[in-house]
Amino acid sequence: MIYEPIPIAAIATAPGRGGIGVVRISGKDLAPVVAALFGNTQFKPRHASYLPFTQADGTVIDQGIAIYFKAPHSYTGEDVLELQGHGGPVVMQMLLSRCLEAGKDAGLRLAEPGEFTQRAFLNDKLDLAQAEAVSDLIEASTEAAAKSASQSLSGAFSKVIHALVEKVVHLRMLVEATLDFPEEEIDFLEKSNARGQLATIQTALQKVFEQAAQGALLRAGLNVVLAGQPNVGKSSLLNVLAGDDVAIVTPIAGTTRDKVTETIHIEGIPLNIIDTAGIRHEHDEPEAGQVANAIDTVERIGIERTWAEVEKADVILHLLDASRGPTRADDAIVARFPEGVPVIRIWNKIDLSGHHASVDEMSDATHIYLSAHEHIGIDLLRKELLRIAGWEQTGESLYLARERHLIALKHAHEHLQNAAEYAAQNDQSLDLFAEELRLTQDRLNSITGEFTSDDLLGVIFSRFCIGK
Ligand SMILES: Nc1nc2c(c(=O)[nH]1)N(C=O)[C@@H](CNc1ccc(C(=O)N[C@@H](CCC(=O)O)C(=O)O)cc1)CN2
Ligand SMILES: Nc1nc2c(ncn2[C@@H]2O[C@H](COP(=O)(O)OP(=O)(O)OP(=O)(O)O)[C@@H](O)[C@H]2O)c(=O)[nH]1
Ligand SMILES: [K+]
Repeated sequence: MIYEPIPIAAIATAPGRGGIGVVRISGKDLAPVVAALFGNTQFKPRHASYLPFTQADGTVIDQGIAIYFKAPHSYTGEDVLELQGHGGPVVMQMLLSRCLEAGKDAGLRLAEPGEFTQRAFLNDKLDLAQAEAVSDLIEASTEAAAKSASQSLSGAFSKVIHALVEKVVHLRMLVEATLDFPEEEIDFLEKSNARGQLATIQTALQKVFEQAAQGALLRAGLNVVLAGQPNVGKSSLLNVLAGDDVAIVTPIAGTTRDKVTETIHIEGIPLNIIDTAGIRHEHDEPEAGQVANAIDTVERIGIERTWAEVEKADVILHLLDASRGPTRADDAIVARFPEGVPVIRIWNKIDLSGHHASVDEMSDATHIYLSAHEHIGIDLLRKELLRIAGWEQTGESLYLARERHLIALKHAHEHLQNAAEYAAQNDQSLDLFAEELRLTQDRLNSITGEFTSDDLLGVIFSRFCIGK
């Protein structure tokens, strides 16, 4: 990645009003910018100086605090100047504009999203997994997610990755040395216990993967889609899960026309619960006590959207009315569910049907009997959702991993698997064994960002918020 040493500036605090707001500037050498802003004021590095921030003509914008960090002892590893003022959007904007004007000759420009952290990465202040953790910490929506992002930021995740890489490197050295002495190849695997070393690495990798996969759940959560015929109680179930009246509930079939999404948390795992329009066809029999009304355009579009949501679901909650029992229309609905997506079949309205709240593992799906309206059996559903998500409370520290990390770990696992196969062959394909180890190392290194492509770096940092 090309590192342009052009100075950058941005408002580092959240948009809107706050007690304090911060404008941050970073550059290889900020002396000219500081001089333009504050004349010949001398700043002692990392000390708070209380002073007026002024326009070019001397009018005061704000009275604030300036902190100057001298390269390389700063967040970015460059010179950093922080102007901490009163956190009003207008003051902050004026302060930022003033900085950009003062730094014009030095080439000062507005920072791109993630650019401060990108510089921290390029200056080796943070590795890639840590840089990603900065963004994940800011985005964390639960305490559990924040805790594991903070773990990764402190370098705990990178450390276990480095430890794995070291083990791989050690084994590689043994193998490569042997490759130079072909006559010794034959008993290399025996003498060095290469298979044992490989098995140790595989076990360690597996453990990291499990911790990372659990952490990934905290970050991404699951899309849970409520689907079923009209009036079975989908909106009622969303409301009870959300603990709030987010969707409209009426006895009129076809009330929900568009999707309603609400993010809830169960044990720190974010679940996006999506209520959808009830699915029906023109020729479905009308419900008891209701006339068969035609499907209007709005409802038809709503039902199309339901299917679009079902396609994107991580888990489908198929709702049925326990007091009515299964219907042929439900068979048609089930037939259209995408393959491989877990379905929980929920029999709602047990207060009417007389069933007890229960969970039933059946061959087709897990069936849960509950009542959304009476709040009976809801905890059974929460537990089942956690089980499907794969959430296990081990009490171990987790790393707030991203999909990218999981994929790299999976690939590393596959290369180790291949290496093990070569090791098991009697013809001792040592060079192939060595190559698989090299590939394993590359995959692991991509997590912390050694030899990562510019394209990937660009994508990762562009998803940060502004000023970070
Ligand atoms: N005001 C302020 N608060 C902030 C930040 C900031 O940039 N400014 N941060 C930013 O997002 C986070 C803190 N991160 C930081 C990381 C490193 C250094 C730093 O000066 N590092 C030096 C010195 C280390 C030391 O003294 O031990 C270095 O790495 O050499 C500063 C902030 C959160 N709070
Ligand atoms: N007795 C009883 N009634 C319920 C229960 N859950 C929902 N209802 C009632 O069933 C009716 C329909 O509920 P909704 O939650 O709007 O159903 P829906 O599946 O979202 O309906 P559509 O918008 O038509 O798709 C309302 O009158 C609810 O009060 C339940 O557990 N027991
Ligand atoms: K509804």
